[in-house]
Amino acid sequence: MKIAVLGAGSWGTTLAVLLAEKGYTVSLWAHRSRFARELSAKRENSRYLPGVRFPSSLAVESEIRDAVCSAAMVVVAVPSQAVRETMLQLTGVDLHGKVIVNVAKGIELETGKRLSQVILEALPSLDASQVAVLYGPSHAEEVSRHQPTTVVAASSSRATALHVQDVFLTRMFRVYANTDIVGVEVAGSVKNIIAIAAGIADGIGYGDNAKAAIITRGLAEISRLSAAMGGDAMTVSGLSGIGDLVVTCLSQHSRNRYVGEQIGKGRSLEEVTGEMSMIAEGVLTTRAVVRLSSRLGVEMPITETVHAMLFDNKPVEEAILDLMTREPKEE
Ligand SMILES: NC(=O)c1ccc[n+]([C@@H]2O[C@H](COP(=O)([O-])OP(=O)(O)OC[C@H]3O[C@@H](n4cnc5c(N)ncnc54)[C@H](O)[C@@H]3O)[C@@H](O)[C@H]2O)c1
Ligand SMILES: O=P(O)(O)OC[C@H](O)CO
Repeated sequence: MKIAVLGAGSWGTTLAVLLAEKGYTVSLWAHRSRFARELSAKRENSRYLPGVRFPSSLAVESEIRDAVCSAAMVVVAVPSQAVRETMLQLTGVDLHGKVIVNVAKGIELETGKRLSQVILEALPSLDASQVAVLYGPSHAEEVSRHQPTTVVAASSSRATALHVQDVFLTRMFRVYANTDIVGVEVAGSVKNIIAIAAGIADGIGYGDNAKAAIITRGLAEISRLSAAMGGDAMTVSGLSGIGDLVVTCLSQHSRNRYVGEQIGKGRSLEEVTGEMSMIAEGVLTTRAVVRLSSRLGVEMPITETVHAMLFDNKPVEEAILDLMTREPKEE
């Protein structure tokens, strides 16, 4: 079977290597042709995933349609806000029988839509049963070094979720199947906002009590939004919910936690993101989710506080005091 992986950042490259090592023929598409040539020549992604060699069954492509046309599965690993424009480049390609697996985590800023909705909208010839997501606590730095990792393959079609599970499963990459694609996408996207909050707490120098509070009350926000969007209440206690929330709030690898940490130390958002080469999805997801939650009437105080600190220049300590001194509530 041939698999196309769209997006040659750290996650796309990691999954392309995993699938090639498993024996599939993989085409890894990089959207800049100069970068594609560099990857091809070096047989390594020294910019996003240094030290991981490409197996011989992995080819690098600079033409997206060439990568996709003969593939049975297409893995979407571009930044979330680029998913629509990437999918639109496939207009006219015969997608019959192909399965699209999105691994980008986020909510589209302009529309407030989940990424599987964006994919179906951009490519109307697809049926919902052809679309899946692969989410969960999975930093590229660890997966690429064959460290034990668990994720969830979700699709509204059980058969598709099981197929994706089968394709990605390895001895060190354990994949669970789930049919609640809504809950998985909401949890896996909103956790990045909560991770920014956790990083802010680290940057200020707060301790474990604050971190536990952010994770627990953050999960409550994820649960409320997910329920309002039609997700299953059980999903938040799974890998895409508490699992990914914990890893992102605690990990030294997390780009979202890092952004928060730098904000907590008093730096500006522009300064921090301007010097990063990798994407921190939580920044734009914060904007998208504040709009979405206000439209749906869902209370998300941590998310709103992160928004105020990132985009309204609210001083960090004042924002946290306001969060802590809201009217008392029942749990
Ligand atoms: N890195 C991880 O450990 C990890 C794990 C799980 C999920 N993810 C998710 O995967 C997605 C990709 O993350 P990543 O870590 O690979 O990012 P990255 O920052 O390492 O790389 C992003 C890649 O996207 C490319 N890109 C930028 N703009 C583009 C555009 N308009 N069209 C096409 N490609 C474009 C960049 O050139 C780069 O190759 C994100 O949504 C992230 O949340 C990442
Ligand atoms: O490095 P982050 O914060 O983008 O997190 C990456 C993955 O989503 C972790 O599962």
